[in-house]
Amino acid sequence: MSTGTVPAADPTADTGVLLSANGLRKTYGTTPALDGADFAIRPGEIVAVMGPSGSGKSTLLHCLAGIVPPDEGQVRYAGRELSALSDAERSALRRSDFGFVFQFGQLVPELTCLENAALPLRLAGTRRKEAEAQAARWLERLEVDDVRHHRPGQVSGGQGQRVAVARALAGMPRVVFADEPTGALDSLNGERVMQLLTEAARETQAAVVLVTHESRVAAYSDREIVVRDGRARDMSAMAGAV
Ligand SMILES: Nc1ncnc2c1ncn2[C@@H]1O[C@H](COP(=O)(O)OP(=O)(O)OP(=O)(O)O)[C@@H](O)[C@H]1O
Repeated sequence: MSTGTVPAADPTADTGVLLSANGLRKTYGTTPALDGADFAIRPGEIVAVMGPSGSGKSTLLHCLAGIVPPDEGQVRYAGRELSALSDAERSALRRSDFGFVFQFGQLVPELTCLENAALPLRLAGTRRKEAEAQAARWLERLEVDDVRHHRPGQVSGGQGQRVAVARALAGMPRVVFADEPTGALDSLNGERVMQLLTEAARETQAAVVLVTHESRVAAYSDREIVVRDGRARDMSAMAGAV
């Protein structure tokens, strides 16, 4: 997809790294939410961000996605430092290159499931017919094609979350940010959503940053970053260092 107003760049520069954090720190008032995060994510990698409640996982995800600016440190995506972009450029980048799945779907209640799944494509300028045709393929893939004309209020939690995953993937993002994507689902539905999300991400070579406190969900990842008291540790790097 086009990167909107952001100049095109080789997504992995020459380092093989798609997204990286260096010395990230963020404080809300006197609460240190993030107190040091350094790691790199490659294209197609599925990385679980784990840790107890309040440890800083969501803050880390929001900094990585350019939603929240860190107080210190840098986030680099495809060779570009996010803080060097204007707000409009960061928004364009989020629309073109990133997909999002949150705990409670956050679908637009007035739109049908099909219109919801097509929304990122429509916002990126794709014509309705083409956007909905692509979205319909993702709804089929996520096994919720039968509710395409329903509104979010008329579907189950599991169906709504699959629609949210279809919406995140329909724009062919290079990174999917998923914050507790199965947190509101029973274990069977949660497992299925994780299977479908990770299969689709592997196929499209999208990287996934998956915030979860459940090891059953983290088991779908390639590696884990553990956040404790705002400090993020890359467990695979530590294992390699031993
Ligand atoms: N917008 C905000 N304003 C003030 N404090 C915040 C804000 N967002 C997060 N915090 C605080 O920062 C710390 C880290 O929060 P964060 O939501 O990142 O943790 P988390 O690991 O994702 O938690 P959970 O698993 O419960 O969702 C917490 O102490 C939280 O209260």
